[in-house]
Amino acid sequence: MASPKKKLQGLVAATITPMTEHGEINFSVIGQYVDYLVEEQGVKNIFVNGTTGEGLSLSVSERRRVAEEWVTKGRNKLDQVVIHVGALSLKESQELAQHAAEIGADGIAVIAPFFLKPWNKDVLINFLKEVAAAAPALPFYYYHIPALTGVKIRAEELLDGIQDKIPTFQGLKFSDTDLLDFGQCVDQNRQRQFAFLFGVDEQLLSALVMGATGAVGSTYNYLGKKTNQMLEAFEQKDFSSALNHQFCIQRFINFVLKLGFGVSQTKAIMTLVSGIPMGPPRPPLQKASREFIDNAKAKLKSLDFLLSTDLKDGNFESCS
Ligand SMILES: CC(=O)N[C@@H]([C@@H](O)[C@H](O)[C@H](O)CO)[C@@H](O)CC(=O)C(=O)O
Repeated sequence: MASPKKKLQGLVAATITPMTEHGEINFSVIGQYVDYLVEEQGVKNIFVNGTTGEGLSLSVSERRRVAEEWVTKGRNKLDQVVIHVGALSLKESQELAQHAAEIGADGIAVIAPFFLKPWNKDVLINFLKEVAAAAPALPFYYYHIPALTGVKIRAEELLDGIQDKIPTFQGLKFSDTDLLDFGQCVDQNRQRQFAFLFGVDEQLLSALVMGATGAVGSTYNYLGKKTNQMLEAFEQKDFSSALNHQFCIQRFINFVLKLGFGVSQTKAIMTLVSGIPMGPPRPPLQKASREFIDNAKAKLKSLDFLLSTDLKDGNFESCS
């Protein structure tokens, strides 16, 4: 059975795929991006080519090159690089899984195929098993994101006996708000050393209470430092501080969700906060509007999430 050098835990940034204004991948900023995550945000694990990384909007050859660049630039800087290799085509998924192993990634993750969908647990497991078998030495994570895939098979059900079918199974990336399902995944697998990675950043504290061992998300690209403070407070059983941190993060996410928040907006916010150009998203997604960017910037400043002094004084909303 594959075993990672150490269990994947703590924050995992769902990386953005930087693009040029012409929509080509901008590989040139990935080294700088790695340094930013490690040095400015304290985030040392990444999840590449997932939802935030527009993995399903890239060609297979682009996905391979993006994975290679992150692994290369992350060497001796990042703890773990997990590559999302899910695809509608089993063959493509297997090719990407094999490639991830060849380039020295630390793990692979797979979403449920979402066009011709698996209709029950066994059918889904069979698909995942075929992908995992293409990289028999790599830890395997199931990426549960039912709102986007439309595959509503409960994670709790899927995990039941999964290691018998997929010996490399190492954990779950749970991007859903059903804390009953998430809690039962943890409760029913306590004796196993699985990683339980929560994927709804605005509700992470609740998932920590349920036993999450880490988190994968888009906001850890630019709110990693703040979220790490929440993890530390939780670790030290300072629940009141942890709650304050979560509320502060929620104020921002709630604000942008109401404006309309997705991958395009994540790219714009990351550009603003890090200064690294993330570029536009791939069609059919559209660039975030000027209005969104201005509003998000004002909110980030008011919460002290941006390095700026001009709005700090007398700001009752500040979270610092
Ligand atoms: C639907 C979605 O994009 N969810 C994000 C969250 O990080 C999300 O952006 C955040 O919780 C704000 O709602 C992650 O779960 C996605 C993710 O990890 C990925 O990019 O693979």
